[in-house]
Amino acid sequence: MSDYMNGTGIQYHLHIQKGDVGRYVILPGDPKRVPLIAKYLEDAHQIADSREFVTYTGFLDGQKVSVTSTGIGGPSASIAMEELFACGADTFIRMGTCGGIALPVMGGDVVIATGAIRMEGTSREYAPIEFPAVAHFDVVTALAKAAKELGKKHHIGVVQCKDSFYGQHSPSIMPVSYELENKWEAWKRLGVLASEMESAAMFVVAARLGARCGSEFFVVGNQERELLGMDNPKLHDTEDAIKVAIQGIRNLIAMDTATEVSAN
Ligand SMILES: O=P(O)(O)O[C@H]1O[C@H](CO)[C@@H](O)[C@H]1O
Ligand SMILES: O=c1cc[nH]c(=O)[nH]1
Repeated sequence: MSDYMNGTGIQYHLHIQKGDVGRYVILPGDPKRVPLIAKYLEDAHQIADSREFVTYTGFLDGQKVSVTSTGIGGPSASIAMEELFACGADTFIRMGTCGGIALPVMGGDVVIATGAIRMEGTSREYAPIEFPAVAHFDVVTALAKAAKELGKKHHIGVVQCKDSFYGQHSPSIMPVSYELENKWEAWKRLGVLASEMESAAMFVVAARLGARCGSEFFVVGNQERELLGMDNPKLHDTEDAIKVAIQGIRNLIAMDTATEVSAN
C-alpha cells in the first residue's frame, strides 16, 4: 500500500497513530456528536480533527475506548474503519440516526441492526453482492442487552442502506424513480425496520478486517407513518441512543473480560 505519510505511522485521513485509540470505538456520522459521546468516558480528550473525522479517546471500566466520526456514507465510513483498525481497534459500534420504514418504528425509538441491505456502492468494492452485510453477534447481543437494561423502546432487525438521502425521501424526483420506488415497496414487504447510510459498508469492511461491528440508531421520524396520516413525532435529541451505545461498550468489555478469564 502506498504510504502518503512518509513512514511516520500517522494515518492519512484520520491523523491518528498506534497507541492513540482503544480496541473499542463508537462511530457516529456527525463530528459534533463525538464530544457528546466522549463526555461519558473518563479522562476523554481530543486526539485528532481531520476532514470529517474527529477522534476522542478516554476510558470506560478500565479499558481504552475511542469515539470517531465517519461523516456521511460508506466511502468515508470505510476509511475510518480501515485506519482505526491499522491503529489497533477491532470492535466497532456505529451510533447513528435513521428514518423508520416499518410502521411500529417511531421517532424517538432506538433501532439495532442485525443486518443491512447493500444498496450502496462501497461494499461492492469489498465483496460480491451475494455476500451478506451482517452485524457481529457479540455487538448485537451487547446492544440489545443495553437497550433492555436502560428501558429504552427498541426494535431489532434489518436496516436498509443507500447512497442518496434524497432518493429515500423524494424518490419520485429521481430519473430512476421506478427502481427506487419498487425496491422501497420490497423493503416494506420484507419488514425492514429503517433506512440509513453506513452500516452495510461497515459490516462488510468488518468482515474483510476480521473485526466486530454493529449499529444502533436514534429514529428521527418515519416517512411511512407520515404518508398514512399516522402520528409521526420528529425528534433530534440523540442522548438516549448515545447512552445505549455507551452501555453496549460496557457490556462488550464485560463479555470479553469473562471470556478471557474462562480461557485462562
Ligand atoms: O446521523 P448519522 O450517523 O450521520 O446517520 C444518518 O444521518 C445521515 C443522513 O442524514 C447519514 O449519515 C445517515 O446514515
Ligand atoms: O430518514 C433518514 C434519517 C436519517 N438518516 C437517513 O439516512 N434517513
